[in-house]
Amino acid sequence: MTRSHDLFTQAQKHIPGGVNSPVRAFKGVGGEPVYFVRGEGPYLHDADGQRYVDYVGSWGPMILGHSHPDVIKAVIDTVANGLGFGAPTEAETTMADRVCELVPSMDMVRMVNSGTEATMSAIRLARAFTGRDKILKFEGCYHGHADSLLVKAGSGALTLGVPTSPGVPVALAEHTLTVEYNNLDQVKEVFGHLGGQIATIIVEPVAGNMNCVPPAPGFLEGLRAICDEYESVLIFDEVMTGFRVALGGAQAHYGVTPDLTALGKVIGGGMPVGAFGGRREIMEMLAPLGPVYQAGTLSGNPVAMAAGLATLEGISRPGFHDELATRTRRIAEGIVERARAHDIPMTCNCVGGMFGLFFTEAEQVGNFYQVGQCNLDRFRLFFHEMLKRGVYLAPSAFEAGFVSAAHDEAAVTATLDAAENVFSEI
Ligand SMILES: Cc1ncc(COP(=O)(O)O)c(C=O)c1O
Ligand SMILES: NCC(=O)CCC(=O)O
Repeated sequence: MTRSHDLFTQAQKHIPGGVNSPVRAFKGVGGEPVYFVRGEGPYLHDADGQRYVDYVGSWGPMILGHSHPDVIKAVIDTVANGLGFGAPTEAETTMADRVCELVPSMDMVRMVNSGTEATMSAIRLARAFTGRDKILKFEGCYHGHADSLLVKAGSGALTLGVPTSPGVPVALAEHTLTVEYNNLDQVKEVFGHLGGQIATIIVEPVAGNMNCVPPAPGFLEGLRAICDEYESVLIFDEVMTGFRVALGGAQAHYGVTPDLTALGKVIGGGMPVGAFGGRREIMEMLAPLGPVYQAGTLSGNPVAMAAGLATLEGISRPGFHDELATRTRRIAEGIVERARAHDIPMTCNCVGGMFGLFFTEAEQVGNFYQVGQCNLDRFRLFFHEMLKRGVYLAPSAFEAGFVSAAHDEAAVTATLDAAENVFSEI
């Protein structure tokens, strides 16, 4: 009996499933969630006094590590002046300038409160701009929980076995076309039939919600070319990859330019923030300039802007992303090496500060089908054994892992030692 167990029991009385987001519920690995009370650098501390090296990073935002002093100070300084005014503040302009500077495909940007709002609004805009209703997404990609996007979705929807959620009107789901990630031929085929009706292709430029699956060479370039040919809008959902796989996001890393970009996670530094933006002629369709409605009581909240700006400042140091990528690779490849040394077949994918671990004999994992072919039972066992040894991985085989700049030598060594210990015992 632990404090976490007691807290989870109490939580289930008035919170569905005891959690405010399904991915926290440990359904994908069994057992009960850990309740945390404090985060510090690469570590989380739970309600029972245990410390863990954290590879969830609040599902992505904590790229500088937990409780980074500059971020905390920015928040405290801002809070002293009030929590928000429902009127513009200078910090929003500073944020917009900064984002458009870091992500050159974005001429204009609007702040929202979550990644879901960002993708939902970007799609509305793409539909309005093209005058078309259909959208194309990829199986296993997750773009938040807006109705149009909860079709063959990844992340918690996949973990819980409801990739297409009940409650999404059939008439709406019909407009969402889904094809296999990294399969350009399927995209071409669908466009061959329906190209003139497709408003947008929305894609995670590195898939991070079916574990971590990078784009195959030429895939993103191919999507760009198809969108150009059919005059559809290309949306990169960089909620996860933005500011993480490179300072300019996946679009900078792979050198492919979308029309619209959705952002979240890192841009809020741990506060509830999202953003979407892109080509001026599309963005100028937004109210109050244009007819496409989109709004938010708390959008651009000054405290959230302060946390986000401090985080963007922290990651703008030259060399930041190269160091993060090197560290990420060392951790993921270090785990794989240790597994193989004990004859446990395993492979990994790494892009920037994102990684995926796969228990499989395959050399490469490049799409949703291949992720599903991995040994999920072994992942569950590995997850719990690592947890016992003080390493907190995402509680699902369908989620990417995140490394922060705070994952120092001690945290890396503790992780690799724990993995060695687990593989020598399972
Ligand atoms: C790629 C991607 N898009 C959109 C979302 C939705 O963001 P949020 O959970 O902030 O609504 C997420 C994560 O949840 C994501 O990983
Ligand atoms: N990959 C999953 C997420 O990024 C979101 C977390 C959540 O839905 O709580």
